[in-house]
Amino acid sequence: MWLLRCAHPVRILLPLRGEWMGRRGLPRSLTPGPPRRRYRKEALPALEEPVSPVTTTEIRQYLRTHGIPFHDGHSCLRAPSPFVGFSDFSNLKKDSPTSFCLFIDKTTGHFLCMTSLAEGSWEDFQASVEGRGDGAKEGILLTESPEAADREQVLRIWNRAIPLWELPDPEEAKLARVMFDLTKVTDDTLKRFSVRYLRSTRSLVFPWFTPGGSGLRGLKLLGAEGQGNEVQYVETTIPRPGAYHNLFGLPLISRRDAEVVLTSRELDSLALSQSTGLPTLSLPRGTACLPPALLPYLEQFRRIVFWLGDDLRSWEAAKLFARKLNPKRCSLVRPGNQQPRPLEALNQGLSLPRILRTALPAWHKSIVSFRQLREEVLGELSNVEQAAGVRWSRFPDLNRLLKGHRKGELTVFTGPTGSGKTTFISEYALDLCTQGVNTLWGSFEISNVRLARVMLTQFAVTRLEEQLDKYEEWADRFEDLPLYFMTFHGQQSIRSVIDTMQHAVYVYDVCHVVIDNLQFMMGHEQFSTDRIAAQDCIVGAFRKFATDNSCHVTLVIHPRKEDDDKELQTASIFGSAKASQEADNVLILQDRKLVTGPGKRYLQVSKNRFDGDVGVFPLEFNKSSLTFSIPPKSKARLKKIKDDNGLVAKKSSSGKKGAGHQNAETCSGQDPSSYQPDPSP
Ligand SMILES: Nc1ncnc2c1ncn2[C@@H]1O[C@H](COP(=O)(O)OP(=O)(O)OP(=O)(O)O)[C@@H](O)[C@H]1O
Repeated sequence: MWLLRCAHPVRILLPLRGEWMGRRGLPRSLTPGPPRRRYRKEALPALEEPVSPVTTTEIRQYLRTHGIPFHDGHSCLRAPSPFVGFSDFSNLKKDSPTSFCLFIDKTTGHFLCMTSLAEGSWEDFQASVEGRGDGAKEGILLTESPEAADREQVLRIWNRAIPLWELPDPEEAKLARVMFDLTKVTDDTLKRFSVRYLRSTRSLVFPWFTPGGSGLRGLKLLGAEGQGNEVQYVETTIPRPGAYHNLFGLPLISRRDAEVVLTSRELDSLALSQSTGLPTLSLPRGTACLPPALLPYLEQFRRIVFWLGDDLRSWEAAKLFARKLNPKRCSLVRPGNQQPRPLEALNQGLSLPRILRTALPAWHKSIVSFRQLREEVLGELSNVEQAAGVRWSRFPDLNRLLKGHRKGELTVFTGPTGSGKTTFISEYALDLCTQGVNTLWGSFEISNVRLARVMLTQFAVTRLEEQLDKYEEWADRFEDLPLYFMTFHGQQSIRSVIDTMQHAVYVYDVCHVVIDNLQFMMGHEQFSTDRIAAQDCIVGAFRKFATDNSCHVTLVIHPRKEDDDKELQTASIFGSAKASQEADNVLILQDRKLVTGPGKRYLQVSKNRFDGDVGVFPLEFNKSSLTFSIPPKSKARLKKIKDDNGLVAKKSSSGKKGAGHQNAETCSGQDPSSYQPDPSP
């Protein structure tokens, strides 16, 4: 586990590399460019305890103390690089491109030298400045090149691919253009961006060049599959997504360019560049993430316009990315009917420069007027479905009650000891993660290996121990999920957990954090004598984190001791009422009285701030796949309940809000297992 060994402020385990998968060794390069050089991590002291994160002020102070000049940039500090032979900083030429080529991330302290391509953590940098035996100054740097197999494959594909306009069969060329909506994109544009076509897989091939444009670092293949009247695009990257950090279009950017438009797809960048002539780059993984390692490449721009897509998700992603880049220099194109994504706008004959002019500043002061909010409100109103969040694919009843999983909310989850809380919440989070919700797990009770084993089994929906020959295949797919684990185990201080979460939001664009469970943060509090006050304080910290970072936090809390024959209620959550007051959603795993058979549980939504629908639905445990699934016959058994005490149930056969209201019945204290399925089809 390389991140555990390096002197990093917070400890995060990369997605299943190293520890238990053990298939891949070193982490891959994190920025566009030629094979990276990384410090020998072995030369650095191993950390027993996480150290506190560095602040921009501390970085500045350190540089001043050591007489290193620097420029303050948007998201990085620029300094002369100690890795290109400068020792006397007083003689530096400020304008020379190589003299201030070290970029230090203001948030993490991570550095990248654009000239030597050395990179490392803040501690690595300090060690090298102080000559603390890491060998950097002597040039002992490890070269991490792309895996040989990847490199060969990249070259093989690239050499077999040909430019679209060189396809011998005009019909094939026409079909390819139609498939990818490229009928209005000219050969000249495709040529400038070096886009090719692979006939055998009918895919477009987008290259990832090294900064000088001399070498090929990777590729993205874009296939198009017809689904009825719709076309679905399928992306494949070499190297795999976690290591694919191509800012497509970078070789076309000149050092003097001060403005850029960021898109989420290569096709959009082609359309934008052709119609506006503006510099444009597309993000390697669309709206999924903006890895901080790309920030140095965006430092030169005084203005950055995000035009990521035509849906609310793109809008939300743009707002989050703008925070990393410094919102004051960012503007966002608002999605809407008259503002589709760039390629669509080109095909519809719209004026792309006009749409760009409507971009709204990303920066809001602390106090805003409705005038500044009106566009966002309109966005929510015209995308009601998306405003409700990401929908679960395995838990349709959760969708009916909660409507979806939204950023910035706090969900409190409770249930009796040993009832299957971890097992359920693992599948609930996995479901979202498979749909692109970047997830960070804080499992303090069970080890990450155990948790990952449960998750992998749920992911494969099969008993993997009996099919070990399939393990690699499933593990490969699982590895590509945007899933991260904190390496904490046992009691932790809330401060270090929140610091880790903050780091994960910045570095991995995490938008869902699962904490299992809160009791593990209470022991280290100074006022541990007052456990309830300690819990209130911790819940308050998670609430604030969720709101400030637009990140959903799911918090598992043990219930207070209650009679065995009593169902749990919102008030059964351990501690004062603070947890349920602060929570947007309260979920309870019920297994008392309600049990009608082995493995049967009920999930109760007892608070739903988004639209108020509460209710309960059955969960059936499948012991071999460790999943909870709803048996088809009981799908109609969803009940909507007014509150914990006065249960007013409404039968809902269609699952739509309002269905069956006339059937409302009072069933306070009634055993939900005695609810009858709605007989209507
Ligand atoms: N519905 C169920 N029926 C039977 N066994 C279950 C069910 N749900 C989970 N289990 C099994 O019970 C064990 C405990 O589950 P889990 O760790 O998820 O419970 P928990 O509520 O998180 O426990 P704790 O209160 O200790 O945190 C696991 O081995 C799991 O596979």
